[in-house]
Amino acid sequence: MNALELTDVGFTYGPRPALDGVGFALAPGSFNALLGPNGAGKSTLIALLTRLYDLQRGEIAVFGHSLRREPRKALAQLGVVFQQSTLDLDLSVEQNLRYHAALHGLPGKLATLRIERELERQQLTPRRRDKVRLLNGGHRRRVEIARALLHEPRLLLLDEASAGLDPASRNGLNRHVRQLCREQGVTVLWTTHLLDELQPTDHLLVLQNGRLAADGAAASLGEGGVAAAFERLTA
Ligand SMILES: Nc1ncnc2c1ncn2[C@@H]1O[C@H](COP(=O)(O)OP(=O)(O)OP(=O)(O)O)[C@@H](O)[C@H]1O
Repeated sequence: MNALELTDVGFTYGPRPALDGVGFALAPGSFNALLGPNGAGKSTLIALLTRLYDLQRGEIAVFGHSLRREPRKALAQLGVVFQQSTLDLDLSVEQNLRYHAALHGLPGKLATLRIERELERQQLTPRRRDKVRLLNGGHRRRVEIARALLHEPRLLLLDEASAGLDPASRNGLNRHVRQLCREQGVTVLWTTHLLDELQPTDHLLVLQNGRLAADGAAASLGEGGVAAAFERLTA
Protein backbone atom coordinates (compact mmCIF):
# COMPACT_ATOMS: atom_id res chain seq x y z
CA MET A 1 0.00 0.00 0.00
CA ASN A 2 1.27 3.46 -0.86
CA ALA A 3 1.94 6.01 1.88
CA LEU A 4 0.38 8.69 -0.27
CA GLU A 5 -1.46 8.42 -3.55
CA LEU A 6 -2.78 11.27 -5.65
CA THR A 7 -4.99 10.57 -8.66
CA ASP A 8 -5.89 13.26 -11.19
CA VAL A 9 -5.91 16.05 -8.60
CA GLY A 10 -7.11 19.42 -9.85
CA PHE A 11 -7.74 22.72 -8.12
CA THR A 12 -8.59 26.15 -9.42
CA TYR A 13 -8.89 29.55 -7.74
CA GLY A 14 -9.88 31.44 -10.83
CA PRO A 15 -9.85 30.90 -14.57
CA ARG A 16 -6.44 29.14 -14.68
CA PRO A 17 -5.98 25.86 -12.76
CA ALA A 18 -3.39 25.96 -9.95
CA LEU A 19 -3.21 22.15 -10.12
CA ASP A 20 -4.19 20.21 -13.20
CA GLY A 21 -4.33 16.41 -13.30
CA VAL A 22 -1.61 15.76 -10.73
CA GLY A 23 -1.02 12.11 -9.88
CA PHE A 24 1.81 10.36 -8.04
CA ALA A 25 2.47 7.77 -5.37
CA LEU A 26 4.94 7.65 -2.47
CA ALA A 27 6.29 4.33 -1.24
CA PRO A 28 6.23 3.70 2.52
CA GLY A 29 9.49 4.66 4.20
CA SER A 30 10.75 6.71 1.24
CA PHE A 31 12.25 10.22 1.17
CA ASN A 32 10.48 12.35 -1.42
CA ALA A 33 11.22 15.89 -2.50
CA LEU A 34 8.61 18.22 -3.94
CA LEU A 35 10.11 21.01 -6.01
CA GLY A 36 8.86 23.71 -8.29
CA PRO A 37 9.35 27.37 -9.18
CA ASN A 38 7.19 30.08 -7.62
CA GLY A 39 3.55 29.68 -8.52
CA ALA A 40 3.96 26.03 -9.58
CA GLY A 41 1.27 24.84 -7.16
CA LYS A 42 3.23 23.48 -4.18
CA SER A 43 1.36 25.46 -1.52
CA THR A 44 -1.96 24.55 -3.10
CA LEU A 45 -1.00 20.89 -3.01
CA ILE A 46 -0.04 21.13 0.65
CA ALA A 47 -3.26 22.95 1.47
CA LEU A 48 -5.17 20.06 -0.11
CA LEU A 49 -3.13 17.43 1.73
CA THR A 50 -3.77 19.11 5.08
CA ARG A 51 -7.43 19.76 4.21
CA LEU A 52 -7.12 23.48 4.45
CA TYR A 53 -8.87 23.40 1.07
CA ASP A 54 -11.38 20.81 -0.09
CA LEU A 55 -10.53 18.72 -3.13
CA GLN A 56 -12.28 19.93 -6.25
CA ARG A 57 -11.17 17.11 -8.53
CA GLY A 58 -9.45 13.74 -8.15
CA GLU A 59 -8.53 11.65 -5.14
CA ILE A 60 -5.96 11.74 -2.36
CA ALA A 61 -5.37 8.69 -0.15
CA VAL A 62 -3.06 8.45 2.86
CA PHE A 63 -2.14 4.83 3.60
CA GLY A 64 -5.24 3.73 1.73
CA HIS A 65 -7.62 6.15 3.47
CA SER A 66 -9.38 8.61 1.22
CA LEU A 67 -9.00 12.18 2.39
CA ARG A 68 -12.46 12.87 1.06
CA ARG A 69 -14.34 9.87 2.45
CA GLU A 70 -12.30 9.02 5.58
CA PRO A 71 -10.64 12.30 6.53
CA ARG A 72 -10.06 11.40 10.19
CA LYS A 73 -8.32 8.13 9.37
CA ALA A 74 -6.28 9.77 6.61
CA LEU A 75 -5.21 12.73 8.78
CA ALA A 76 -4.33 10.42 11.69
CA GLN A 77 -1.49 9.11 9.49
CA LEU A 78 -0.23 12.58 8.60
CA GLY A 79 2.20 14.78 10.55
CA VAL A 80 2.85 18.29 9.27
CA VAL A 81 5.59 20.86 9.81
CA PHE A 82 4.29 24.10 8.34
CA GLN A 83 6.43 26.74 6.74
CA GLN A 84 5.48 29.30 9.39
CA SER A 85 6.34 28.21 12.90
CA THR A 86 3.42 27.96 15.29
CA LEU A 87 5.38 27.31 18.49
CA ASP A 88 4.73 29.42 21.56
CA LEU A 89 8.09 31.10 22.13
CA ASP A 90 7.40 31.79 25.81
CA LEU A 91 6.63 28.19 26.71
CA SER A 92 9.31 25.57 27.22
CA VAL A 93 9.97 22.86 24.66
CA GLU A 94 8.15 20.35 26.83
CA GLN A 95 5.19 22.68 27.50
CA ASN A 96 4.73 23.21 23.77
CA LEU A 97 4.60 19.45 23.23
CA ARG A 98 2.26 18.89 26.18
CA TYR A 99 -0.10 21.59 24.95
CA HIS A 100 -0.24 19.96 21.53
CA ALA A 101 -0.78 16.49 23.03
CA ALA A 102 -3.69 17.83 25.12
CA LEU A 103 -5.16 19.51 22.08
CA HIS A 104 -5.15 16.15 20.32
CA GLY A 105 -6.69 14.35 23.26
CA LEU A 106 -3.69 12.19 24.19
CA PRO A 107 -4.20 10.97 27.77
CA GLY A 108 -1.64 12.27 30.30
CA LYS A 109 0.48 9.16 30.81
CA LEU A 110 0.61 8.32 27.13
CA ALA A 111 1.46 11.95 26.37
CA THR A 112 4.35 11.83 28.84
CA LEU A 113 5.73 8.65 27.26
CA ARG A 114 5.43 9.97 23.72
CA ILE A 115 6.93 13.36 24.64
CA GLU A 116 9.90 11.69 26.28
CA ARG A 117 10.43 9.41 23.33
CA GLU A 118 10.20 12.24 20.80
CA LEU A 119 12.51 14.50 22.81
CA GLU A 120 15.01 11.65 22.81
CA ARG A 121 14.56 10.92 19.08
CA GLN A 122 14.97 14.58 18.17
CA GLN A 123 17.98 14.88 20.53
CA LEU A 124 16.20 17.60 22.49
CA THR A 125 16.13 16.03 25.96
CA PRO A 126 18.78 18.40 27.39
CA ARG A 127 16.74 21.39 26.14
CA ARG A 128 13.34 20.24 27.37
CA ARG A 129 12.95 22.92 30.02
CA ASP A 130 14.30 25.77 27.88
CA LYS A 131 11.91 28.34 26.49
CA VAL A 132 11.61 27.94 22.73
CA ARG A 133 12.73 31.57 22.40
CA LEU A 134 16.23 30.47 23.52
CA LEU A 135 16.57 27.84 20.80
CA ASN A 136 18.19 28.40 17.42
CA GLY A 137 16.20 27.93 14.22
CA GLY A 138 17.36 24.35 13.66
CA HIS A 139 16.35 23.26 17.14
CA ARG A 140 12.98 25.00 16.83
CA ARG A 141 12.34 22.96 13.70
CA ARG A 142 13.17 19.82 15.64
CA VAL A 143 10.60 20.77 18.28
CA GLU A 144 8.08 21.09 15.47
CA ILE A 145 9.06 17.70 14.10
CA ALA A 146 8.71 16.18 17.58
CA ARG A 147 5.29 17.78 17.85
CA ALA A 148 4.25 16.54 14.41
CA LEU A 149 5.20 12.98 15.38
CA LEU A 150 3.43 12.82 18.77
CA HIS A 151 0.36 11.11 17.34
CA GLU A 152 2.61 8.58 15.53
CA PRO A 153 1.84 9.44 11.93
CA ARG A 154 3.52 7.36 9.24
CA LEU A 155 3.75 10.20 6.74
CA LEU A 156 5.59 13.41 7.59
CA LEU A 157 5.06 16.49 5.44
CA LEU A 158 7.62 19.28 5.77
CA ASP A 159 6.85 22.49 3.92
CA GLU A 160 10.03 24.47 3.27
CA ALA A 161 11.22 23.40 6.70
CA SER A 162 14.75 24.59 6.07
CA ALA A 163 13.76 28.08 4.89
CA GLY A 164 15.47 30.79 6.89
CA LEU A 165 18.07 28.49 8.47
CA ASP A 166 21.81 28.99 8.10
CA PRO A 167 23.64 26.39 5.96
CA ALA A 168 24.89 24.35 8.93
CA SER A 169 21.41 24.11 10.49
CA ARG A 170 19.91 23.31 7.10
CA ASN A 171 22.31 20.42 6.59
CA GLY A 172 21.74 19.21 10.13
CA LEU A 173 17.96 19.25 9.71
CA ASN A 174 18.12 17.51 6.34
CA ARG A 175 20.39 14.76 7.75
CA HIS A 176 18.14 14.41 10.76
CA VAL A 177 14.95 13.95 8.73
CA ARG A 178 16.68 11.43 6.45
CA GLN A 179 17.72 9.48 9.51
CA LEU A 180 14.10 9.44 10.77
CA CYS A 181 13.07 8.11 7.40
CA ARG A 182 15.81 5.43 7.29
CA GLU A 183 15.73 4.27 10.88
CA GLN A 184 12.09 4.76 11.87
CA GLY A 185 10.47 4.03 8.52
CA VAL A 186 8.65 7.39 8.42
CA THR A 187 7.69 8.39 4.86
CA VAL A 188 8.80 11.96 4.18
CA LEU A 189 7.53 14.55 1.72
CA TRP A 190 10.05 17.39 1.80
CA THR A 191 9.14 20.59 -0.01
CA THR A 192 12.03 22.79 -0.97
CA HIS A 193 13.43 25.05 -3.62
CA LEU A 194 17.02 24.32 -2.59
CA LEU A 195 18.53 21.71 -4.87
CA ASP A 196 21.55 21.09 -2.67
CA GLU A 197 19.25 19.39 -0.15
CA LEU A 198 18.63 16.52 -2.55
CA GLN A 199 20.42 13.25 -3.10
CA PRO A 200 20.57 11.19 -6.31
CA THR A 201 18.43 8.40 -4.85
CA ASP A 202 15.62 10.72 -3.70
CA HIS A 203 12.24 10.40 -5.30
CA LEU A 204 11.77 13.75 -6.96
CA LEU A 205 8.44 15.37 -7.84
CA VAL A 206 8.70 18.53 -9.87
CA LEU A 207 5.64 20.75 -10.28
CA GLN A 208 5.52 23.21 -13.12
CA ASN A 209 2.46 25.34 -13.91
CA GLY A 210 0.22 23.05 -11.89
CA ARG A 211 1.33 19.89 -13.64
CA LEU A 212 3.85 17.23 -12.70
CA ALA A 213 6.92 17.79 -14.88
CA ALA A 214 9.00 15.00 -13.32
CA ASP A 215 8.36 12.01 -11.14
CA GLY A 216 11.24 9.67 -10.43
CA ALA A 217 14.66 9.15 -8.88
CA ALA A 218 16.75 12.29 -9.06
CA ALA A 219 19.54 10.28 -10.69
CA SER A 220 17.24 9.15 -13.51
CA LEU A 221 16.54 12.69 -14.68
CA GLY A 222 19.48 12.71 -17.06
CA GLU A 223 22.84 14.40 -17.46
CA GLY A 224 24.14 16.98 -15.04
CA GLY A 225 22.39 15.87 -11.88
CA VAL A 226 19.38 17.39 -10.20
CA ALA A 227 20.30 21.00 -10.84
CA ALA A 228 20.58 20.55 -14.62
CA ALA A 229 17.42 18.47 -14.73
CA PHE A 230 15.53 21.08 -12.77
CA GLU A 231 16.73 23.82 -15.09
CA ARG A 232 15.70 21.82 -18.17
CA LEU A 233 12.29 21.00 -16.72
CA THR A 234 11.44 24.48 -15.57
CA ALA A 235 13.04 26.42 -18.46
N1 LIG B 1 -5.58 32.41 -2.84
C1 LIG B 1 -5.34 32.44 -4.15
N2 LIG B 1 -6.16 33.09 -5.00
C2 LIG B 1 -5.95 33.10 -6.33
N3 LIG B 1 -4.91 32.50 -6.92
C3 LIG B 1 -4.02 31.85 -6.14
C4 LIG B 1 -4.19 31.79 -4.71
N4 LIG B 1 -3.17 31.07 -4.19
C5 LIG B 1 -2.40 30.71 -5.24
N5 LIG B 1 -2.91 31.16 -6.39
C6 LIG B 1 -2.36 30.93 -7.75
O1 LIG B 1 -2.27 29.51 -7.95
C7 LIG B 1 -1.05 29.16 -8.58
C8 LIG B 1 -0.25 28.20 -7.70
O2 LIG B 1 0.20 28.89 -6.53
P1 LIG B 1 0.90 28.20 -5.29
O3 LIG B 1 1.00 29.22 -4.20
O4 LIG B 1 0.24 26.91 -4.99
O5 LIG B 1 2.36 27.89 -5.89
P2 LIG B 1 3.74 27.60 -5.13
O6 LIG B 1 4.41 26.57 -5.97
O7 LIG B 1 3.47 27.25 -3.73
O8 LIG B 1 4.50 28.96 -5.22
P3 LIG B 1 5.50 29.64 -4.13
O9 LIG B 1 6.77 28.81 -4.19
O10 LIG B 1 5.66 31.02 -4.68
O11 LIG B 1 4.80 29.59 -2.80
C9 LIG B 1 -0.33 30.47 -8.87
O12 LIG B 1 -0.64 30.85 -10.19
C10 LIG B 1 -0.93 31.44 -7.88
O13 LIG B 1 -0.91 32.74 -8.38
